[in-house]
Amino acid sequence: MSTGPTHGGPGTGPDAGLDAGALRLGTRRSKLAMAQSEQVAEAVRRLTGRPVELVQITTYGDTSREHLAQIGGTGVFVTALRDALLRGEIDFAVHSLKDLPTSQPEELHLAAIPVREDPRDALIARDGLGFEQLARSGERAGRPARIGTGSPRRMAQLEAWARALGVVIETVPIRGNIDTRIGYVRSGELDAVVLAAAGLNRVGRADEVTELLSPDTVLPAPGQGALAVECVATDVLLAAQLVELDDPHTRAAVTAERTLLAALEAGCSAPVGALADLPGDGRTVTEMRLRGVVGTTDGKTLVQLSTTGPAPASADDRATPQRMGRRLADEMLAKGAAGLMGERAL
Ligand SMILES: NCc1[nH]cc(CCC(=O)O)c1CC(=O)O
Repeated sequence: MSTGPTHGGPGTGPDAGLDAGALRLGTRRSKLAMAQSEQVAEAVRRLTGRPVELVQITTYGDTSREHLAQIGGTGVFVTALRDALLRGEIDFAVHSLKDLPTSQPEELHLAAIPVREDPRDALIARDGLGFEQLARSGERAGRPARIGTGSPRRMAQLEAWARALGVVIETVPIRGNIDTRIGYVRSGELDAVVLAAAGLNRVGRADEVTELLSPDTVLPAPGQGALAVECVATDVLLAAQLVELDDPHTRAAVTAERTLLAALEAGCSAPVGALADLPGDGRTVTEMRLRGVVGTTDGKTLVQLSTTGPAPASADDRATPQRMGRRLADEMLAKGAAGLMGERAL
């Protein structure tokens, strides 16, 4: 066995009574975190033939009532899981990739980035409305549609979209889990909320979506829809098993997106959207496209650019997507992106 605190005897760790031979997967307690952890746990059981137990860990991001943008965003959901990994209380952890800070700690290893879910944002609006219908109906009623989102990135792009339509909307900062956010629309408190489609799909609430927002209009957060499976860097045996879950196309795409984000020196609460895609049938991928956006939350100014370049030469080729991310960041900075980065919600 590798170093690493893999199999504590019975009665150790936060959750006594685990199977002694089981791999311990640390997860946040939210419905979404549990759903995606269970999905990865099942894949690891199939791969390794070993039992996998979920170990629930509470993170600051789960308990704080502050707006994410005020907490400072970066890493609030992942720190507790990483601490548990480093203390040897768990063997691996599953994160939403978009919640991971762009700099990777040396002691930890991103062993797998599995096939990405739908990266798009989704609108859940009253009366089954799409964004344009909703925005125009608010305009007619003389009461701007109230759309809930705590994300400066979503605010900037929704406000810019409304401006392009020549209508006024009101974006309202909200927080909370998926059920809470959908509840704002159910109760009539808000006309709509915007959430990641991937999360809704994972918890079985995709039927609530009234419009999937095209990346041509609203670019998702870098890494949105992708998961990251992390273990300690010294656990090379486990890493060698987990890498089987890795999807090279997803890894290349999110590497480009996260390099762009890092090069723009943004935290996860900054209004940066990015999406890379590799057109092709999955075998003959030769080209990669990367789109990026940064804007002010009032939607008055957006810097929105795209670029194309070669697809990575192999699954291990990180340099190609990194170059692409840096190149697009440089072009966005040259167009004034830096001046838009300091802004936070509220
Ligand atoms: N910041 C919260 C968060 N982190 C990951 C997801 C789910 C989508 C994903 O896996 O990217 C969400 C919720 C949301 O943005 O609606």
